[in-house]
Amino acid sequence: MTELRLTNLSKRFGGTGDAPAVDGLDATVRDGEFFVVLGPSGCGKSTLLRLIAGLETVSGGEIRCDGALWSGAGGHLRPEDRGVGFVFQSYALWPHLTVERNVSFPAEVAGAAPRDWKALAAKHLETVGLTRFAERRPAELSGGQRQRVALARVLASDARLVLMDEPLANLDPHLRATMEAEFLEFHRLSGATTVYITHDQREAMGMADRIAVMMDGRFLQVDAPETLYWRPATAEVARFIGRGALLPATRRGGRVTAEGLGEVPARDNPALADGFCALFVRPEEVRLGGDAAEGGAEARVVRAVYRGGVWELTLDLGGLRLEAVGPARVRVGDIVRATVAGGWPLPAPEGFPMSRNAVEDAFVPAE
Ligand SMILES: Nc1ncnc2c1ncn2[C@@H]1O[C@H](COP(=O)(O)OP(=O)(O)OP(=O)(O)O)[C@@H](O)[C@H]1O
Repeated sequence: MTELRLTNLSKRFGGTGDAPAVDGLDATVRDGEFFVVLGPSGCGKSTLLRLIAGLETVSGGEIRCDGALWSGAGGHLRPEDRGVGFVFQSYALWPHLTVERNVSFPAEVAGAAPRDWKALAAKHLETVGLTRFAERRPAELSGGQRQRVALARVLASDARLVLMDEPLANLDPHLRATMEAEFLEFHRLSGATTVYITHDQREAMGMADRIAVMMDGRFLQVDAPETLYWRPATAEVARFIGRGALLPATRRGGRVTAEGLGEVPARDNPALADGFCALFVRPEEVRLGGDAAEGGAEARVVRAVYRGGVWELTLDLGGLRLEAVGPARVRVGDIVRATVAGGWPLPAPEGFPMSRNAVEDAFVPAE
């Protein structure tokens, strides 16, 4: 059992005028969970991981593992006493040691007999498919192979809590996809509670049991990937995850009317009060084609990008900007029929809509 509990956790570097790097975080990472912290550069992800590892002291709040205090006003457990495994973007392998000894080194240091640590290394190198590389040095391996050595080392250390800091960031896209599967297999095998940080939402969506969306040192929402995608808590989270559009709308008794579109079959958001709101529409909720009887309207294509199998579109529907996705070839300037066939009403963010026709409120995340 390894449950990690963060309570009002804060870390402030430098003077009191500086914004905290971690700012009053509350979260529980459940036993055996693959917990992904997703956020933009500088939001405090690495600092959070270093706090959990014990490499930084906390400025406020507490970290507890299975109830035992790791960091807080009551004390600071040394990193080496936390029994945590690490996998970093930079591999962090010992360059002068062979692959075998990189894997077995923690066991050697712990005093295991050579026969035992050799067997341990052999077992885990086999698990990650590197048996024939045992005598090589890290410099003689590819990036993916080096990450496998790091995984084998964590398996050999039998850590119950594993911290991973953007471990796939240095790998090319093809290898990343393969390694994602290997990391999940590693997680299944080890059963270790894992905290994995990334700024890559595709990676987060594909790997996480739950994702914490982190911004400015805080968690905005902690939920399963599907929940974050279809039921973001705020417009800020909605904007951060995937593509979509925010339309000015009104909710009354569970029914949602979007300005210029009439009533829309939106999913009900029980957390939302009646009144003015922002209707969040994913590309998959914009139906293309059909006829006037189905309630659609004519829209002009203002952006069309082929994504292999599908076209990613931005549409202008009577002044409303919508994000859509379609299977057939389309060109900028084409007129298509579009129907808003769903949506998720959210509290209107401050200053929303930015303009009367909401054109600025559609968004495509940077890639
Ligand atoms: N040792 C330090 N001294 C002072 N400020 C620091 C220190 N480490 C981090 N910071 C600051 O804390 C904030 C969060 O940094 P952190 O490295 O945790 O972000 P991050 O989300 O991991 O970013 P990235 O994805 O770019 O690595 C930043 O403003 C950073 O400048």
